[in-house]
Amino acid sequence: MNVDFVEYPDREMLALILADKLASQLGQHLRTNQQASLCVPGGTTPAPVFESLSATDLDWDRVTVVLGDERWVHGEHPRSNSRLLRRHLLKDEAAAANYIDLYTGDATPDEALPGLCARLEPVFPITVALLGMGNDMHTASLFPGADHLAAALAPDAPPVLAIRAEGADEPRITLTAPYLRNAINLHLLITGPEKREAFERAQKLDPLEAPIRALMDNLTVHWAE
Ligand SMILES: O=C(O)[C@H](O)[C@@H](O)[C@H](O)[C@H](O)COP(=O)(O)O
Repeated sequence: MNVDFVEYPDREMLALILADKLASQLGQHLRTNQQASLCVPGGTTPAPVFESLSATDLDWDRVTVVLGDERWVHGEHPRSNSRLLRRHLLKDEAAAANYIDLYTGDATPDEALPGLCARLEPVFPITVALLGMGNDMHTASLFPGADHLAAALAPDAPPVLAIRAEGADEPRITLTAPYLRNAINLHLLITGPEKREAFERAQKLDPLEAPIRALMDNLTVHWAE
């Protein structure tokens, strides 16, 4: 386990400094590579980071953005993570980024898997991955108790899997642990005392109980009250 825990004075500072860090890691990669990839979480926490990142001057047309997971709802649904990205990240400077939408419009996420595996191939290894985490210690859609959790944590997992879990309101699609873990730069964004406590607890648990534990090999955690 190799975790670097960074504590910020407040959420605003966290968003500004973290966005700057993510952009500089992408920029550094683009100095010696034609393309970079950025994997981001959905949920309620990352919007301020996205706002700051979207205004950053970067060769966005050489960056491919992908979500770590998507809820299986159409792109205008209030729970769609793509909708969140279009509103807060894929605009201003970052409007030039290439975006791979995990929601394909197929009736179920299972049907989308073969096509997505092929489309996602160029994004690996992910240059910069930002993760979120729930109080139940899930990350992306790797939920404790999920139907395909063991398969999604396995070292030979495919890049994406369909997930159904009690803690998730709808079927999901998720990048799997080995593909997230393999990111060149791996970050976790959490706020508030409950998530800090959950993260600390997860360090002592098995990934099947606390899936975030599977991603703690080379992880920088960004936290503010
Ligand atoms: O689609 C999702 O729900 C996610 O990508 C998920 O992994 C999220 O990052 C955590 O659930 C934290 O969510 P909050 O930021 O809303 O607490």
